[in-house]
Amino acid sequence: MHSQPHTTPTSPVPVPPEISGTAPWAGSPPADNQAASYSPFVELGRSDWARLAESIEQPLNQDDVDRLRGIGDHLSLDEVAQVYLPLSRLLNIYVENAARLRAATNDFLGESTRRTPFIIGVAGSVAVGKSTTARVLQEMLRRWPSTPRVELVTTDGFLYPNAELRRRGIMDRKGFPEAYDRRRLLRFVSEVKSGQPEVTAPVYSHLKYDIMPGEEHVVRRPDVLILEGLNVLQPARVRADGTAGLALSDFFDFSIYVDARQAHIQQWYVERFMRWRHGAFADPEAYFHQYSRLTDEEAVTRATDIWNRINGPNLRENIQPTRSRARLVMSKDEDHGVSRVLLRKV
Ligand SMILES: Nc1ncnc2c1ncn2[C@@H]1O[C@H](COP(=O)(O)OP(=O)(O)O)[C@@H](O)[C@H]1O
Ligand SMILES: CC(C)(COP(=O)(O)O)[C@@H](O)C(=O)NCCC(=O)O
Repeated sequence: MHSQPHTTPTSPVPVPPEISGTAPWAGSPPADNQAASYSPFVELGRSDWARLAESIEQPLNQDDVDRLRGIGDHLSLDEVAQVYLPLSRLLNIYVENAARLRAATNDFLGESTRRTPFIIGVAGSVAVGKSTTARVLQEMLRRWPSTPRVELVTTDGFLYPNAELRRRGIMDRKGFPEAYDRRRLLRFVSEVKSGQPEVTAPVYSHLKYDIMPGEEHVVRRPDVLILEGLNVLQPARVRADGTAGLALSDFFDFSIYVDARQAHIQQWYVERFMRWRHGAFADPEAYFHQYSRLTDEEAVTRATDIWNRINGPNLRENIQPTRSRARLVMSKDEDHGVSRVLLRKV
């Protein structure tokens, strides 16, 4: 299982100079020479990573990829084959080994507990591509014989409803840790992990910009649960008596942080906002319907303002500091292509 120490996000694992030179690791210089020579991550450049795919049969065709695309996505078959296919194989290795370890432990203890869902957390900024990554992985993992049932849940369903956010005076903090019903989220994940037959998650609508009353996502003991959200790698909260509670990642079997330079993510956020203006926002029922009438220039200003006030600060203050807790970090370039992968060795 996930054996990362639950240190505070201000004490990241030491990262050597060879991977601290680019933006993702800037700001966390090694503390001393000994730390400088050690990294818990093995780093693979794109071509080395892609080479791992050579012996694996590609389970998706271009039609499958087209179905997976979000509005205006440029996800290519090459990207799927070279990046996501090896990732799905790696996950498959972890799934099968977790099952073996569980069976051996049961034998040792003389117990006969059944297999429980393998949980994968997918973290990263708003607009970095978490849901695209999670959807591709869901489709790919479904095609491995050991994991036909893969559920995908996003943590936005655990945001407090707008009425509650207003009551707390945090309507402009959507996505910040305090905007989530953390206890409910922890309960959800622990119930799934413990193999409960039916666990429900609330549902968030981007169109309504709110939780949908009466709607729920029912999870019935899947082989794999992918939990995607900004804050899935947040450390446990420290209680008043100094002890730490549980973190979501205590229930994860694997975690992925989708990473990119802030300037690129901001650009993707603004571009997605511009597309939504003619898509989701054009619906008269949409919370942001008034945005569909903005000129291009006004829309860029509006999206940039939301980024600068909410999503940018949340990335810097809460999300990015959790990156070093991930089992695997995918670094994306300006065109969304993954240029390197960091995999935790320990
Ligand atoms: N691999 C990819 N290739 C091309 N475009 C992508 C890729 N991943 C994400 N995008 C685009 O980037 C934007 C943000 O992606 P999305 O998955 O919605 O992010 P998040 O779930 O992190 O908010 C979307 O417009 C999406 O179409
Ligand atoms: C709903 C979100 C908080 C994302 O939540 P997540 O699924 O990662 O838990 C985010 O997309 C959002 O709406 N942020 C608020 C600022 C904005 O409108 O972009």
